[in-house]
Amino acid sequence: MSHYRTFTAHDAVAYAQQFGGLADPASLVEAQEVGDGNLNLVFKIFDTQGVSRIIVKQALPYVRCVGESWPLTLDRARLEAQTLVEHYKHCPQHTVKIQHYDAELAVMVMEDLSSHRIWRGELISGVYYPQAASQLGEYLAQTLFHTSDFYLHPHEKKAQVARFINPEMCEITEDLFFNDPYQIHERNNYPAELEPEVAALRDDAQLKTAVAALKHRFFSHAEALLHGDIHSGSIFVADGSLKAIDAEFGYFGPVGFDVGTAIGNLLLNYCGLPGQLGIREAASGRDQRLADIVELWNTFAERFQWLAREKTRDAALAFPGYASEFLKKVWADAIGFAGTELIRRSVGLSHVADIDTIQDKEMKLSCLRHAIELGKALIVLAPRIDSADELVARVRQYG
Ligand SMILES: Nc1ncnc2c1ncn2[C@@H]1O[C@H](COP(=O)(O)OP(=O)(O)O)[C@@H](O)[C@H]1O
Ligand SMILES: CSC[C@H]1O[C@H](OP(=O)(O)O)[C@H](O)[C@@H]1O
Repeated sequence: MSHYRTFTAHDAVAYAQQFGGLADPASLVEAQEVGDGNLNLVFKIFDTQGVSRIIVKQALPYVRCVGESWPLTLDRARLEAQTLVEHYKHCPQHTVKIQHYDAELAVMVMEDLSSHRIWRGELISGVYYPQAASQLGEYLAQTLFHTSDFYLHPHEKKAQVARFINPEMCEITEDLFFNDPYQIHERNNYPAELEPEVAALRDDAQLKTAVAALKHRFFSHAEALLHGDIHSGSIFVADGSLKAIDAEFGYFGPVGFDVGTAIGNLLLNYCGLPGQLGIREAASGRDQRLADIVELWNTFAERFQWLAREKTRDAALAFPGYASEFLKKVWADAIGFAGTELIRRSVGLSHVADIDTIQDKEMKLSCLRHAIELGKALIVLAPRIDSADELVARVRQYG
């Protein structure tokens, strides 16, 4: 019989006292539920001084932002905790530390990052973290290289692929990224004024063929243990520090999906900035975002190549020049996946604050149109955009 029950604040405090690993557990006295994501409960646990000390996160048996009409596996808590534990092994400096997790209660206790801020909010407000892009590139290189066939023994790799089979969460991505925006679907969510642009997505055969190829890669290319949803709302930043959280979509998939999700979210911020900061103020923020994308990719590619040179264990994959061939494919995939993120966050179920919180209606429509057009261009042109500089030039071409 399952012991699952949905935690109250009182339960969360008791749980943190027992499993938080703190030297003074009795000082934990209060909890506040602060979850602002689409899926789960997140409790901050405070001590007698009112300081938040540790986090308790619990999966609900349904999608939080929709309600009980959309049931969802509790196993996502295991997948999130195990993905973060695995990533922490390879990149502790940029991964939240999981203290404890319990599969039956679908709950985990983790490091409190209240000293940090969610990167998305900072990007929207124009607060710049000069090291964040390269730190994210480092996180992606370390976690993806060390969970790939370059590094893992073939038996270990296959065992890991099996351990991280994540069909229900992958199905959400498969539907939300690659199906819904390109068909009439009740989950889609966009202003009526955008109907012509959205209808054009449904009628574009070249686009839908390219999206099918991306979905096919998402289905079938078990290249590395992905975070699976590495958007700027799943990243905490502080001066000189960056930490990834929220990895319940983790599974073995194409490396370009994580890189593309990260790039896509920087581009969503690029599209929304005029609505957030005003057209004049946005210009330098936009230049910064493009520089961030170049920095992210350059750091990722350099670090991955370095790791491949120094630590590849497979004799064939170690052949000089192979890693750089692999990275060319990762780059093309990443541009395509970034395009799908731009489109699904503009017309699909789940939007981003970078554009959603724009007050002026006309400005918001213009930013959404921009994101859709840029997304389409990236998906179709991905095979021809062969460098980060070429990407920057293409993005500027679209406004
Ligand atoms: N380790 C943490 N430290 C501090 N706050 C956190 C931590 N993890 C999550 N949060 C807070 O909870 C919110 C939701 O967490 P998230 O993991 O994104 O939930 P979901 O899985 O529902 O998307 C975050 O935006 C952040 O405000
Ligand atoms: C029905 S889940 C929609 C959407 O929510 C997830 O994001 P988060 O957990 O960070 O809120 C993920 O991006 C899913 O595609």
